[in-house]
Amino acid sequence: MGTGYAIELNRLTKRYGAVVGVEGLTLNVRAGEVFGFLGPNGAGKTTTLRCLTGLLRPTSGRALMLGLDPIADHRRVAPAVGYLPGELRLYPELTGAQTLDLLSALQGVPSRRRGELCERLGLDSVVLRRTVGEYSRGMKQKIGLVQALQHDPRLVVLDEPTEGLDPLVQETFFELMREAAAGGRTVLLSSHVLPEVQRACGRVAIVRDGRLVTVESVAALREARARRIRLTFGDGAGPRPLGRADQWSPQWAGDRVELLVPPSEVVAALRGLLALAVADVTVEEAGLDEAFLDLYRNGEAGEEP
Ligand SMILES: Nc1ncnc2c1ncn2[C@@H]1O[C@H](COP(=O)(O)OP(=O)(O)OP(=O)(O)O)[C@@H](O)[C@H]1O
Repeated sequence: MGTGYAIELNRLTKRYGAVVGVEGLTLNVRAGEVFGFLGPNGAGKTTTLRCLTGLLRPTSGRALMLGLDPIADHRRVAPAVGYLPGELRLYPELTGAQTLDLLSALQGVPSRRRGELCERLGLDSVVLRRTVGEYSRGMKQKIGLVQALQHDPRLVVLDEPTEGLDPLVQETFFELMREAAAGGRTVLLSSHVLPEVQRACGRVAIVRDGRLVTVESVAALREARARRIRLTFGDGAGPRPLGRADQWSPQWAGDRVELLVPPSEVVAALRGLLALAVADVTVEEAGLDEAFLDLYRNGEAGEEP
């Protein structure tokens, strides 16, 4: 493999006519990482994963899996990679078992883990004998997960893997991710759902409008979280000027106000605010989701070199 990277995206660009799918995306995922790929709808996640898995040809740049080109080296890639597409299309007339057999043939290696995975995900033999056309959305998604993992691949690429799964099955999914990490497998997990990335991943890339906004460890993102300052004036009067603190978009409700302030600015902000006639103040860490929402909206981190 040479570089030790399980995934290498180098200036990956995919345009659909005038529409940008992804633009100049450069990103490396180390072997053994469980890596999150997070972004709002239309950010370019699925496009990236399709280029990576060889379903789409990039307009320019390149995407390598395990050091291999997914199109040119397809025969070598297939046995080593598992892929769960975002929009799973299955043949409705095949049974669950036949579907897994068909996909296994394309993988070209034995499905050593199929039995165990079906059992853990609640796909029993009765279900597997039914045709996929009769399956619920969650059942189809379970088939998608089993096929992505059945050959115990070194690299697993998952596009919105928990879509349609009930909470109990989601727990099993996270267990499978923990086991994959413990077993040294590499996972790329695309999602627009923050908690799922937060639970499963060590590092996360955030994409927006087809571009990379930032790559961070989940731990660092937690630390960079804004602080929420709440002030009560207690005089019944409404909004009033807060000086420098007005730059942080204060949200007023009567004589109370809430501000989200970057951690490095909190002390200075409080100094200014407490000079006002304040009756009460609280400071707390904003949720991790707010840290992400901030990046979704502003992408300030992306402006850094
Ligand atoms: N086949 C296509 N033809 C034209 N435009 C496309 C096509 N597929 C994707 N796009 C466009 O590329 C951009 C990125 O879409 P993509 O599906 O990769 O985003 P995403 O991050 O996976 O979104 P979501 O979370 O909604 O699935 C969007 O503007 C989308 O409209």
